[in-house]
Amino acid sequence: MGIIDKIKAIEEEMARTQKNKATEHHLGLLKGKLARYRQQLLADEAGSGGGGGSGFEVAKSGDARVVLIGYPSVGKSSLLGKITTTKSEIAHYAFTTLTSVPGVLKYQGAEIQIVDLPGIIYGASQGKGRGRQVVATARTADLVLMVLDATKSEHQRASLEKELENVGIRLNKEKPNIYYKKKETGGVKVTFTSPPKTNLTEQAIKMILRDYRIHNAEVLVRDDQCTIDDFIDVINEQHRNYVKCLYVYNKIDAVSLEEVDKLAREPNTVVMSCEMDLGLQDVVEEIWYQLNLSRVYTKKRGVRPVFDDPLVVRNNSTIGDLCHGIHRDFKDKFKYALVWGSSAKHSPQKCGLNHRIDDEDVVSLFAK
Ligand SMILES: Nc1nc2c(ncn2[C@@H]2O[C@H](COP(=O)(O)OP(=O)(O)OP(=O)(O)O)[C@@H](O)[C@H]2O)c(=O)[nH]1
Repeated sequence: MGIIDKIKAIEEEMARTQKNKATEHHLGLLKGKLARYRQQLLADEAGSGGGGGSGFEVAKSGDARVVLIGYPSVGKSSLLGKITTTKSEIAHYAFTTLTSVPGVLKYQGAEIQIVDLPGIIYGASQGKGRGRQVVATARTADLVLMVLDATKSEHQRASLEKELENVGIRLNKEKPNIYYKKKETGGVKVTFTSPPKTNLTEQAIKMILRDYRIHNAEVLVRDDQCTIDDFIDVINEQHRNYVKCLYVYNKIDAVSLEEVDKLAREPNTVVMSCEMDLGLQDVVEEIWYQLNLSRVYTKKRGVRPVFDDPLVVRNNSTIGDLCHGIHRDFKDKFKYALVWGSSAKHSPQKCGLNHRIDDEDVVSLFAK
């Protein structure tokens, strides 16, 4: 039986099985198997561009990557046209095999790369065609922008979410708070910091590990809300990505005010109309907010800081990250930094590599 058939068989069995106390462990086991087969299906994705690595630590010029996901004709091209410069000047992305047209959104001195993944995400989890590349690309995103058509049913959103869920992309979710380590010997040791309030029992954990042929491991569940699904995610950690998602409803000009109001109240959601030029600024601001980037202005000795060309780094970055962003080897030459701004105790503060910088700090770096 091919993997696709195996997946189908498990999905069918899951659909047939009634959900109750007596079956929850069996369902958990099936979910574990399903996760494994889905992974196999996507196994050669690593070599197909995008890579799925950490993507962006401190990217070259502070770029972040946003991927647009949506069904055809929801208005992705229109949105790209409105908020980006049409073509990327930077060609350091590896999606040449995709027909996506990356654009650059210039905002607050940052260059944010926006990649349109044409409506081919659909079917990716079934291993269809270029879907895998799309998935690999989506994995490297700092933010997923799900573009939805306000005039269409909620089905679009649910189906895209499910598609991403199936390939291991978790939207707006924290990593489960479970410590897990494979061991050489000693059997499986499971500890809960407080009794689980969900279906995640010691028995379930052991059963799933056995199915994965893992016979020695230490598991510490630190959150009583963790479920079997969370545990499966933890043991498949290399294939999971926790990505923020912003839901953007386009074409609000074509629905009633009540409907717009209802959509706009959903979490992580912005409403807009490309055609009427409504809400586009909100989309840009929300992208910026969700990316949670910091701007750092560099300053040479005796000269005013350069305020029009900040280095953009992830929020909570250190001077070390900043150095790495400037050049791979810069850290080795680093002597000290002078920092002005809200992260500094006094202005300027002399700091080392581990100092955490705030948004809009001014930094002078001194080399040996
Ligand atoms: N009523 C309305 N129509 C819109 C709006 N934005 C886009 N459209 C229309 O929706 C259609 C699709 O827009 P595109 O921007 O091409 O959509 P897309 O998602 O890029 O489509 P694909 O290229 O097929 O993936 C076009 O006919 C647009 O005129 C809007 O805000 N309101």
